[in-house]
Amino acid sequence: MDESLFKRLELHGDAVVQLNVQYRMNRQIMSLSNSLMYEGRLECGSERTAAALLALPFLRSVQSELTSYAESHPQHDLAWIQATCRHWSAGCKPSDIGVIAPYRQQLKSISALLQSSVFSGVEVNTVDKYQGRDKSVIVFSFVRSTADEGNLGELLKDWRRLNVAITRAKHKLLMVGSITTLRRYAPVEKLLNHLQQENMISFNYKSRFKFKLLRPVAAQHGVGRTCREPTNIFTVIHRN
Ligand SMILES: Nc1ncnc2c1ncn2[C@@H]1O[C@H](COP(=O)(O)OP(=O)(O)OP(=O)(O)O)[C@@H](O)[C@H]1O
Repeated sequence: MDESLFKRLELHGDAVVQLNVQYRMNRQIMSLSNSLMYEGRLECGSERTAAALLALPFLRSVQSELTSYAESHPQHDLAWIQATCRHWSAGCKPSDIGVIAPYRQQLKSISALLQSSVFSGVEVNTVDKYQGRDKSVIVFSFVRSTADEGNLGELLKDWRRLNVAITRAKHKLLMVGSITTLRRYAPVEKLLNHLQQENMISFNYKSRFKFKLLRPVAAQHGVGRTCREPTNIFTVIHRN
């Protein structure tokens, strides 16, 4: 029972056909899966899917808000997630937003932060619970931030699970994590290389108090404005 029927079928090449057409993600989000797993073979089933966008309150307002209270919020991933959900809830139905994390303890902490009625409908769940489902907007917390090289855990070493996590969003995907830790996981490192190459790392903060905006994401729209952003992927990384 450790091996799925599908895994057994994969041993016989002609018993398995790979489906390369998808109708969920827009082009930019699909590119992540293409670079991680599909080697460019995945295609959007229609131009409508490929070009689908969602106008949401601008992420810069999240950045400026966090800069102002970074000192009192040592758990930055949680602060980012809460601030992003609050701003984006104003631009879409909370039920269109999903928060994913690989670890249950993190999910508990996130759920506790999202108790207010403003967030009612935002779904917080594990990668596995999102299998087969999607949301317009996904916030993915990688969680792990550790200096201990011996204690990496298994969840983020799983290529298939990471692929599930990054393929749940239809229109917008925000990923938050520690680059120093994540580089130790082969699948996440491959994803990070793609994000870096394609300039998809939006905020890179090196210390608790300093934010560096690597990509001038629609800067002309200014702080706090609602606009039609050209960017569908935001990656926030920190270095502790
Ligand atoms: N022919 C289609 N036209 C428009 N949208 C479609 C079509 N087929 C599927 N979709 C949409 O694409 C998304 C994914 O579809 P589906 O759940 O069938 O994929 P899946 O293979 O089960 O995906 P996964 O295993 O990655 O969760 C859903 O949001 C679904 O509504």
